[in-house]
Amino acid sequence: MFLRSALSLWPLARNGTRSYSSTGVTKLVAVTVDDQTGIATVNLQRPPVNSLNLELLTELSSSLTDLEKNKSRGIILKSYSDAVFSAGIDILEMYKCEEERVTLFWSALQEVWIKLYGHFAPTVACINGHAPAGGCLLALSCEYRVMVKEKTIGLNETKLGIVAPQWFIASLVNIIGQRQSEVALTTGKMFTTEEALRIGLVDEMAENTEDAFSKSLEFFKKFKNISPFARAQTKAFIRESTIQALVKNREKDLKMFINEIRKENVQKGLGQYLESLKKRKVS
Ligand SMILES: CC/C=C\C/C=C\C/C=C\C/C=C/C(=O)SCCNC(=O)CCNC(=O)[C@H](O)C(C)(C)COP(=O)(O)OP(=O)(O)OC[C@H]1O[C@@H](n2cnc3c(N)ncnc32)[C@H](O)[C@@H]1OP(=O)(O)O
Repeated sequence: MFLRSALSLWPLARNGTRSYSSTGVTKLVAVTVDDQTGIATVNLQRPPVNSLNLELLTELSSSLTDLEKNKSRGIILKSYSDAVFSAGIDILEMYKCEEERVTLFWSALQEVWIKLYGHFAPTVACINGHAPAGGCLLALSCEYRVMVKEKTIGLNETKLGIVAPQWFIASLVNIIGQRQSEVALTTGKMFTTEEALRIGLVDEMAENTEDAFSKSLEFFKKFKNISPFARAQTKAFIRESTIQALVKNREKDLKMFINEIRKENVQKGLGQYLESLKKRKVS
C-alpha cells in the first residue's frame, strides 16, 4: 500500500521502470525507479570520467531531494562507464577558478554529501570503475559498497598536494577506522578492489558491472523484515554527529577550501597534476 502510494508520485511508467530527471531533461544524472521494488538507480553520466563539476553536483543534489520527497525505497549509485565510477572533483573547478563559481561548486559538493550521507532510505554504491578522491567520497557516503574487481579506490588528495577536508576523513574513518585511515590518507593510498575488500573499505567484490548491480540489489533484501522507520531512525542516529560537524561549519569549511586552493603552491601542483593526467594512461 505504502509502496503504491509513494510510487504514484513518480512520472509515467515505462517497461517496469520510471525514468526521471529533476529538470525534465536527463543530462548528467539519470534516475530510473523500478516499478516493482521502488528502488532508484542513480546513474552518473558525465563523460569521459564523471569528474564532479558544478552542473553534475547540482543535478545530483536535486535528484536526491526528489528521491527523499518521493520516498524511494533505496538508491543504487553507479556510473554509466565500466571504466570509471567517478574521477573525483573536476580539477578545473579548483584550478584557476573564479570565486563565485568555486563558492557555488563547493557548496554543491557539501550539499550532495549531506543529502547522500543522511538519506533516509538504504543506499548502495555500485562501484563499477575507478573511484579516486571525490569519487571515493560518494561511495563512502553510501551504506554499502559493491566494487568490480581490478579497479581502484581511495582518498588520494595528498598525492595532489591538497588536504582532504574533515568530512572526507570522517567518512573514511567511520568505515575503516582511525589507524587504517591515517595510513591511507597520509600516503594518498589508492586501494585495488581486492585490498579494499580486505580492509572493509568495500563490502563485496563483483566480476563486472552486471554482477555488481545484482549484488547491490541483494543488499536491500536485508531489510525485508525490518521496519523502515526503525531502520532510517537508527541510521540517522549513527550518522548525526558526522553530518552535524559539517552542517554547523559549512561557511568555515568553504573559506578553508577557497583559501587552500588559492595558495600559489597548490595552484602550481594542480596545474602539474592536470598535465600529468593528460600524458598518462591507466590500463
Ligand atoms: C585545510 C583543508 C581544507 C580544505 C581542503 C582543500 C582542498 C581539498 C579539496 C578537495 C579534495 C579533492 C578531491 C578530489 O576529488 S581531487 C580529484 C582527484 N582525482 C584524481 O586524482 C583522479 C585523476 N584521474 C585519474 O586517475 C584517471 O583519469 C582515472 C583513473 C580516473 C581514469 O583513467 P582513464 O585512463 O580511464 O582516463 P584518463 O585518460 O586518465 O582521463 C580522461 C580525461 O579525463 C581527464 N581527467 C581525469 N580525471 C580528471 C579530473 N579529476 N578532473 C579533470 N579532468 C580529469 C584526463 O585529463 C583526460 O583528459 P584528456 O587528456 O583531455 O582526454
